Amino acid sequence: MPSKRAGTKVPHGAKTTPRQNAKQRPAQPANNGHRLPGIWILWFGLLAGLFYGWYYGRWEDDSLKKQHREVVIFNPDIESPWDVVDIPGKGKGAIASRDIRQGELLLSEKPLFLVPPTINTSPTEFIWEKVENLTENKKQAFFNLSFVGLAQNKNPEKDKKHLALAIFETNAVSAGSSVGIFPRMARLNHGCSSAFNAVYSWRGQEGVLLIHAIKDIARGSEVLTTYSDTKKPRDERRAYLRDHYGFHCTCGSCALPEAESKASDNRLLAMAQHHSQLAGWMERKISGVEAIDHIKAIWKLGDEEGYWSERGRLAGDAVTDTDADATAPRLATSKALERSSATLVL
Ligand SMILES: C[S@@+](CC[C@H](N)C(=O)[O-])C[C@H]1O[C@@H](n2cnc3c(N)ncnc32)[C@H](O)[C@@H]1O
Repeated sequence: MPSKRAGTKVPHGAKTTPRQNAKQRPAQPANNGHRLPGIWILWFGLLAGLFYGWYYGRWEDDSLKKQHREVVIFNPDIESPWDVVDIPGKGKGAIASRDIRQGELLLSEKPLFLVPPTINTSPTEFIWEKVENLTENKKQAFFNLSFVGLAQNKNPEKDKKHLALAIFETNAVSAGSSVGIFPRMARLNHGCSSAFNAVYSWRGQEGVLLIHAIKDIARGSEVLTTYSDTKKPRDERRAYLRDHYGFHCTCGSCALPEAESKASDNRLLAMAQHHSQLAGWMERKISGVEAIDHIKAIWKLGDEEGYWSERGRLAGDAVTDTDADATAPRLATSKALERSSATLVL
């Protein structure tokens, strides 16, 4: 397979194609029969070379363009295919404005600000300083966000510092080791287990948060992400969401009838157990073969549950786990996961 560089060396702009060249070749003299084979071989070699370069160069360019079209993982100017509207019982939310395909990039957004893992001052003062330093437009975007958890004795009109903290705590998402505020992303509501259809990832190098669809999302459906590790039983999930986000979850997973909900809880519990056993492979507590068995079990449970998140990571682990000394594949996998969002869309 010629390299892209070799392909691009082919003179696409040349006016004569190999076929035209063939037509234009000089007629052979009648008396040079003994020289014919040599000349023919030369001509043939030349034409074959030109055709090969032209054909594969073109093919490879096309194929690269096609791949690029299909695997756009980072487009800073992407317009999100959703409308932010009021949703009964949820405040605002994002409704798909067209059919969305699994794997599509839905958003890339820079933070209004980031907060590091440790700070030396009180959270209220720290967040307030961040907010104060925003431009007017950004400040407005921040104060437009929803909030829960403002103490009853605080007035949102007067206690701006406390309001800012409540907005921050309601909307912040992790961005590497920091957490940040992303006002467009912040309109996504939560779904558990099989209910969420979009996931986010932080691209440290570019300093943007990406959101990808992990499932097809029909026009008119709500785009949902997940606020927590939802491989937990329904009661635990609900308690967490109530305590941290102030709502009682009635997502598609939480709204399942009792028997189905129990079955879902059991699958999620089994997935979590396989995950924790799989983690033992890093410390060589289990063999590569056992690790693969856990991965297969998680995959199967995920199919039954409709839980497709984290599959890129699993696939990456499967590649490295097959080989005891998998330094190269492991490096390649971690690079791939770091560079792309394959982990989210697989
Ligand atoms: C990050 S905001 C999401 C956007 C928010 N609904 C808005 O109006 O801007 C988080 C808040 O949205 C609401 N929310 C998110 N998911 C929900 C759900 N599944 N059911 C009900 N409320 C939800 C809760 O009030 C939660 O504290």
